[in-house]
Amino acid sequence: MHSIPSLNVVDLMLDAVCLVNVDSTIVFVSPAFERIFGYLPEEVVGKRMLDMVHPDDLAITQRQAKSVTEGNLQLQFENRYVRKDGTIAHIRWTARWLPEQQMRLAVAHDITERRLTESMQAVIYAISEAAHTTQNLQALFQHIHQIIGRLLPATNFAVALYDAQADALSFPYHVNESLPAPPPMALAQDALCAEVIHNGCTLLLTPENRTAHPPPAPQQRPPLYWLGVPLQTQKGAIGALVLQSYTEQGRYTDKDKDLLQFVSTQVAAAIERKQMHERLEHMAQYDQLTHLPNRQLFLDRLKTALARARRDQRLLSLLFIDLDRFKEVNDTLGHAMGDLLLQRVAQRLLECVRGSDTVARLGGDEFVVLLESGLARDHATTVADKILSAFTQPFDLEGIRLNIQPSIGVAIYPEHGGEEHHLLGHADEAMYLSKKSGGNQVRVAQQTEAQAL
Ligand SMILES: Nc1nc2c(ncn2[C@@H]2O[C@H](COP(=O)(O)OP(=O)(O)OP(=O)(O)O)[C@@H](O)[C@H]2O)c(=O)[nH]1
Repeated sequence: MHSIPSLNVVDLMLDAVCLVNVDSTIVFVSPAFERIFGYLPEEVVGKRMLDMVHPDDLAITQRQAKSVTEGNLQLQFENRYVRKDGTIAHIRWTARWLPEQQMRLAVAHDITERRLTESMQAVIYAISEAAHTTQNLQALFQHIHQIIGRLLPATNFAVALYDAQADALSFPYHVNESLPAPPPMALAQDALCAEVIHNGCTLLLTPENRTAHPPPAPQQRPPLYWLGVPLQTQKGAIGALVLQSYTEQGRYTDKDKDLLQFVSTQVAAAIERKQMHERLEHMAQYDQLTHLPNRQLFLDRLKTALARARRDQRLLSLLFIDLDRFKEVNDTLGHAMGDLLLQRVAQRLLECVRGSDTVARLGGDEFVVLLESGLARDHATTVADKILSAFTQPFDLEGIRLNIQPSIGVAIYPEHGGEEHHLLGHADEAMYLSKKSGGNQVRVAQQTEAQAL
């Protein structure tokens, strides 16, 4: 048999050996304790081990300690501690009770790195899931905020998006305890975001290095820590994630910087995917020239509005609007001017109705207005007259003043139909009659289907 030189095995172990009293007072810890928990043995002997436990894990740790004290061997217990520097250590314990010494003998194995890798994988997975499951960009931002909040302090969190073509920086998601969401601005106006987005580098401002960087956006209470990470995609940085902290407890370290940088690529991909999805959805539902709802979306809205009107026994009106002699504008001034006029018409129609009403473009020079708010039958004709009078003002097409008038047909639910195509057909017919009578006037459809309210 080899003779082993007198080695102090406990001192050489990478795991920390701990002896504690029944009341959790530390009697002995091996040197590895410092590597794992940050305290020198002499700093903790006589202190209570439980006082270092992460507050969220205290109750379960107390139960486990009691179980060990009752003589049960413990081989797999995991909990979290707050290290001397305030960071969190994840520990896996093996522990047993020493009846003769009336102490607990426990060995702490540091699993912080493994836990971090696991939670990073979970975060990456959660972000890619969110890109598929969330309804829209806002919901995605909210989800990303929650997910990042699991990794690091994220009380003050913002998503900044940068439109390079328009040089516009906007903050579509902005949660901050002391700073309201800034309005859209040129990138140069936010020096820190500009640095992050232009250089494509993560930036961490701390009380130690802040003088080397431009100050954050002016606010009543400047942050102690500012952490910004670019959202990199194949076409460059599309924006940045910005975290701010006003307290030392919420401080950010280089480790947090690395963490955020690691997840940011996934976040950028998720945002890009959602933006693309929203763009496609918009293209399918909105007219690309005027940005008004198109025929499909209008018919969907009309169907829903009819169901609501039926349930609440309310009136609903449709205004079918067709421009008179629009073709002449194309023929004399060109198609581009015709396009511009259609955009101006859309704008003017929107100005004639309430935000809750729908103005849609059915195609060509045909528009339709859905009025849900009117209780009285003459509400529709009042709005139609308002439109006629709005069109008495000429349109300004890049310096060219142009007069154009509409022909308007009105159909009302329930008296002109209870189904969307019926109602639309009657409004179209009424518009045709007003055009036949010379245009620039309003006609209400003939009463064809009397339906009691
Ligand atoms: N500039 C432009 N013109 C369009 C667009 N869509 C359709 N048009 C044109 O709009 C015109 C619509 O036709 P009409 O409604 O019969 O023309 P109109 O001169 O208004 O005739 P009335 O309604 O009888 O007064 C056609 O000349 C189409 O080519 C578009 O998106 N942009």
